[in-house]
Formats: sequence, C-alpha cells, structure tokens
Amino acid sequence: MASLASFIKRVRKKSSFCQKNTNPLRFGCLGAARIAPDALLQPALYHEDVIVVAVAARSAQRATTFGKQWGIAKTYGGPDAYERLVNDPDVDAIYNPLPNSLHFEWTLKALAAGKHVLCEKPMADTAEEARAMFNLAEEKGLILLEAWQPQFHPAIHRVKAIVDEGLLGKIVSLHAYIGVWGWLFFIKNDIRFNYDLGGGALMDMGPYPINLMRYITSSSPTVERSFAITRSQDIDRLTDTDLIYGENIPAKMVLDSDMDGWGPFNLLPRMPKTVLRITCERGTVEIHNFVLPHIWHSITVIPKNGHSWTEKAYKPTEGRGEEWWSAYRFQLEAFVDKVRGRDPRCWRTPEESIDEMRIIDEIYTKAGLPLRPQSDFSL
Ligand SMILES: NC(=O)C1=CN([C@@H]2O[C@H](COP(=O)(O)OP(=O)(O)OC[C@H]3O[C@@H](n4cnc5c(N)ncnc54)[C@H](OP(=O)(O)O)[C@@H]3O)[C@@H](O)[C@H]2O)C=CC1
Ligand SMILES: O=C1OC[C@@H](O)[C@H](O)[C@H]1O
Repeated sequence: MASLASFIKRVRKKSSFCQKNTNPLRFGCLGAARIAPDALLQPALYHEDVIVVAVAARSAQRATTFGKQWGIAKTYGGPDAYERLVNDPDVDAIYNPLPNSLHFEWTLKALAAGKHVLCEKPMADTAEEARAMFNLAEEKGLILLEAWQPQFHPAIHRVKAIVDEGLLGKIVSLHAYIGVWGWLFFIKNDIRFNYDLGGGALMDMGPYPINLMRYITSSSPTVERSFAITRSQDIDRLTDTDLIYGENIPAKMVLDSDMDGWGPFNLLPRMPKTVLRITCERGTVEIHNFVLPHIWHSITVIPKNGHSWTEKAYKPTEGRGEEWWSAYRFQLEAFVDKVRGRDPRCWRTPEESIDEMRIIDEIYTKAGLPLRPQSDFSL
C-alpha cells in the first residue's frame, strides 16, 4: 500500500507547489515540446528558486494554449518566437527541448544572448557541434548542461555504489537493452524518425546506456562493431553494437525503437524493456528501467555464492531530495546549484557530453550509416 501511494505521488502531475524565493531563476522554454512538462514545468513548480516565465512556439495559438495550461505569463508565437524568447531580458536560463538537429543552433543563440542553457539529450547532431557549444559556454562563463536526467537519480548512484563496494569483484562484461513499441510511443511523423531533424534510434535512446555504462565503469569506450536495421533512408530502427569500456570490459548494446511482435504473424506484443546487466567476477547486478527510474525501477543483485536480493532507491542518501522527486527534479536541483555557484551533488561534464556524441558518431560510421547532418548555422 505504501509503495502504491509512493508510486502515485511520483507520477502525479503538478504534485506540489512551493513558495518561491524573492529572485528565482527565470526560465524560458523553447518550443511547446511534449517533454517540457515532465522535464521542466512540473519540477519547476516545486523548486523554490525556479520560475518558468516564458514559452515560445512556432504557432501563436499553441504558445498561448501551452502558456495557459502551465501558468506561464509570457508567450511568444510565430516564426520569430524562438528568437524573441532567447533575447528576452527577463529570462535567465533557456530550456532547449527542440528536435536534436536544432539543439546546436538554439543553444548557441541562447548562450550568445547571455543565458544559461539546459539542453535536451543528445547534446547535438555530432561531437563537433557539441564541442563548439561547450566552448561558447566556457567563453561566456555560462552554465550549459545536457539533460541526461538518470545521472541525477538515486537509483543510478545506488547501482554504482553496489559495483564500487567490491562485494562482487571486478566488472567482467556489460549488456544493455532498450526495446519499445514504435507504433504506440511515437506518432507517425515523430521527430525521432526524421533524418534532417537528427532522428534515429541511436540518437534517441543511445545516450542512456552509453552514458550509464560510462558512469558505472568510470571509463570511455571504444566502438568495436555495429550493425543497424533501418526503417527508412538513413534512419536506424535498431542498432546492435559491441563496445569495450575501461580495461577490456566488453559491452553489448541493443536499441530497438520498434520491437517486432512474436508468435503467429508476429501479432503478439513483447513487453517494452530497458535493462542493464553488469556481470562481475562474483555475481551480477541488473537494473530495470534505467531510462525513467523515478516512475519505477528495480535493482537486483545476484551473488554467485549467496542469496540474491532486490532493492529500490528513490531517496538520496545525502543532500536535498524526496523519494517522490523525479530524475528531472534532481537534475533541475543540480542545474540551479551550479548557476548559483554551489557544488551540485553530481554533475555531467562537457567532456562526458562530447564523448557521448563521439561514440554515437562512431557507431553510425561502423554501422555504415551517415552521421546526422551537421548544422550550417554559425553565429
Ligand atoms: N530527457 C528525457 O527524458 C527526454 C528527452 N527528450 C528529448 O527532447 C527533445 C524533444 O522531444 P519531444 O518533446 O518528444 O519532441 P516534440 O515532438 O514534442 O518536439 C519538440 C518541439 O520541437 C519544435 N520544433 C521546432 N522545429 C520543428 C520541426 N521542424 N519539426 C517538429 N518540431 C519542431 C516544436 O516546437 P513548437 O511548439 O514551437 O512547434 C515541438 O514542440 C528531443 O531532443 C528528445 O531527444 C524526449 C523525451 C524524453
Ligand atoms: O529520451 C527519451 O526517453 C524516453 C524515450 O521513450 C524517448 O523516446 C526518448 O526521447
């Protein structure tokens, strides 16, 4: 019963409001994106030092509807809406949830206008773009963070702690799998299936296992082999990749954005799954749902000699945070800490985000697919 109540609290929208500070950090949201409520608008409601003051959308009507729905005072609509938002003097920070191919251009424009930026994953279309974005942030003395939210959630910290405790010995191999239903989760002309917008299964889902395995092993991988099944020209539906992390730790990563069914005529659906298995010398650790761990997750430890157990970790062992906070709320906490000159409990460095894009670029190349199109934008 208690765990059901906790689940409801974790997933309930607009779960909590709080008194705001006198001068909270003022966010502007670029686009009325589907992810914006989960990633920024709802977490902002219960962060005392954050207020979302403006939203921009290509359609004025959409901007107005979205603004009303979320109590956002200022709305910009029309072809120059994004431009007006990033240049709004009442905005301190920009949240960029545009299609991947627009992360580069609009993050650069926001930084050039003196705003801090929380930019959705993957950081850009290529490693070269990501590097240029962080160079500008550094030059301007502004905070730029790639919104790979699981890194901020206690469940992920717990998995690393279990591995680092050493009870199971050294890591021997890794196996990551993400499989989802394309027809249910994504609309037909979804940005994820559009090459010009930086689409592809690897672009969309790759950051999760690539970064998680990097975090768990504290190392950067080489890409050994990759194979892709495409769903349309240059758009991968599935990638199957072999990597080597750290000191010779083989890792297999399979990402399927449109799982086949099974049984007669493949009509029976498979259960969507996101799982990372870490095989160590003396046992294994498995985490289910490392993509959105706040909704639900399980961490199962199976020692070779001894009893196995399953854990959950929703509340941090130290620092601020409640067990009903989403990974996005923990991420917002870290972002604001950094902007305010405090040390966040954890952080994602520019090098990590650039390396993620280097790995994605290499996987596409090894799979015989082109890199996502480099933007021709320059400041
Ligand atoms: N961190 C996480 O957990 C998640 C991250 N994401 C990331 O967030 C980003 C957005 O994903 P999602 O919210 O699903 O995307 P949406 O399909 O909702 O699109 C995002 C916004 O892009 C704008 N846009 C601008 N140009 C175009 C164009 N040419 N075609 C289509 N849309 C355009 C639209 O803004 P407008 O309102 O102005 O029309 C739209 O609202 C992606 O980078 C994705 O990887 C997505 C889901 C989860
Ligand atoms: O970032 C994401 O996380 C959840 C996925 O279902 C979605 O496609 C992706 O954009």
